[in-house]
Amino acid sequence: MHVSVVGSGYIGTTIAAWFAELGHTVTNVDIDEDVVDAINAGEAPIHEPGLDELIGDHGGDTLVATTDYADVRDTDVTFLALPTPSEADGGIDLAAMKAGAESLGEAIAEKDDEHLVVVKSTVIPGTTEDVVTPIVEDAAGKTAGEAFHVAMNPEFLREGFALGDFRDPDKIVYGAESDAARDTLDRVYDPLVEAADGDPAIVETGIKEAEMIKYANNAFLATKISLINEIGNVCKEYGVDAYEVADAIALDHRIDEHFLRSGVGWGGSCFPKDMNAIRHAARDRDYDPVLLDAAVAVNDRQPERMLDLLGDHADVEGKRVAVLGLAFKPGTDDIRYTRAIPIIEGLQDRGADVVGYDPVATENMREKFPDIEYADSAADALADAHAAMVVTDWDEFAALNTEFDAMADPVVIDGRRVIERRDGLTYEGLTW
Ligand SMILES: NC(=O)c1ccc[n+]([C@@H]2O[C@H](COP(=O)([O-])OP(=O)(O)OC[C@H]3O[C@@H](n4cnc5c(N)ncnc54)[C@H](O)[C@@H]3O)[C@@H](O)[C@H]2O)c1
Ligand SMILES: O=c1ccn([C@@H]2O[C@H](COP(=O)(O)OP(=O)(O)O[C@H]3O[C@H](CO)[C@@H](O)[C@H](O)[C@H]3O)[C@@H](O)[C@H]2O)c(=O)[nH]1
Repeated sequence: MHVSVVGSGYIGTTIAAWFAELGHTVTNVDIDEDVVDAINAGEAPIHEPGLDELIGDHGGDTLVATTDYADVRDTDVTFLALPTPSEADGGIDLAAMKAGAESLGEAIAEKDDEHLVVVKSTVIPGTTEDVVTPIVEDAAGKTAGEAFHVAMNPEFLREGFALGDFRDPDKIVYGAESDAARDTLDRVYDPLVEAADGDPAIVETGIKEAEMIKYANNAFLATKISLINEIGNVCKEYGVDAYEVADAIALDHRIDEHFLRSGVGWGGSCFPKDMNAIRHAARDRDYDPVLLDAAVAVNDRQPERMLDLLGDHADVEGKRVAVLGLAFKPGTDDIRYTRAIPIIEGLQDRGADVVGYDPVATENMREKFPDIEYADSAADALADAHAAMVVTDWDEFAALNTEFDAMADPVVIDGRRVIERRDGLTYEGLTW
């Protein structure tokens, strides 16, 4: 099958590479020429474990990137994997979706065969049918349900585990109103269902339901983390180890072990923006989402609690403080809404000289904070530091040992439970 993917970011590149690996011919459209050149040269434009190999195998061959939307005409189906970032009021900014829908419509205006337009991006219920479809119709001069079909197919992969998550999903959601759309999605996903280790459920549902399933999924997970963070904060006040508590409650199959790691909270390109969007959408219909608001409030407070713990042990004004971990989670160079941002800002407010270290996210963070120091290794960041704030649970931090001996004051505030308590270290865990 010939598949096109519009947008070559974290999602678009991953799914384009996987579709090629599954045997489809893939056209990947992006407006960024550097991204297009990288893919055609066989290089991944983002850091994602295993993606370099996959793009290396298919980039410039059965996976071809282009800035020219006209190339989608040769394809049977187009996945729109465009950004839907937060606006200032929390609603989603649909500028890229609208621009992409228009360019796609103009391209398929000159196509004779039927086409399937699939919204892959995370969008508020109603967006696919009320915003994207009319734009494609106008630009194509064609009617949805006749010359082209529409579907919504949300994506649930996690950054850092993107390739494994995409190949072996718990579920694949087809939001569609026509058999033609569902049949085309089947032809796209059949090779994946065959290759998957597990037995992914195919959820056939309406378009609005598919849009909402994505938000419900993320809202549930983000709220689950905020709940364990709230419990963890109470645990800390009573000298109780929140991780022992979490391990025990996880044995109840109704709770389960996943997303129960308390600490400095959730960041990333999805949970913060999706929580903002769904709360904004609720308010738009005069519903007050009190629990979702509370989950965000707990999350916003965790970095401040970490800075307060630091304040219990050190006055950092004019002192060097190491921030270990800049990415929002291990395995990615993505710094969108990383907890490292409020931690660095809080340290700067307290007059500290911040030195940041991350195995892969330094260059992205340098654009956000050009004036702080960046170290080439955790050891270099720790040398002569008066305190260290552990923000990301990279494995390499767990292996740190004698490196702490070079600190001016061995104060470690751990936001992710990666460092072992040990003699000689003034160690504080955020919730343990
Ligand atoms: N990042 C994730 O792990 C993840 C997971 C599930 C769902 N999603 C959703 O997928 C969508 C995309 O997210 P992302 O993280 O991949 O975004 P991203 O910002 O990483 O990438 C978006 C890409 O689109 C390109 N682009 C922008 N406007 C364009 C246009 N008009 N035409 C062609 N290309 C254009 C940009 O150059 C960029 O390469 C969002 O709705 C997001 O919520 C993301
Ligand atoms: O027990 C946990 C698990 C995660 N986190 C934090 O939560 C954030 C998000 O982590 P994760 O969900 O692993 O990464 P994402 O790549 O943001 O993936 C989420 O967001 C994606 C985009 O919508 C969805 O596709 C995924 O299903 C959903 O897990 C990170 O800051 C983690 O550090 C915790 O604090 N404790």
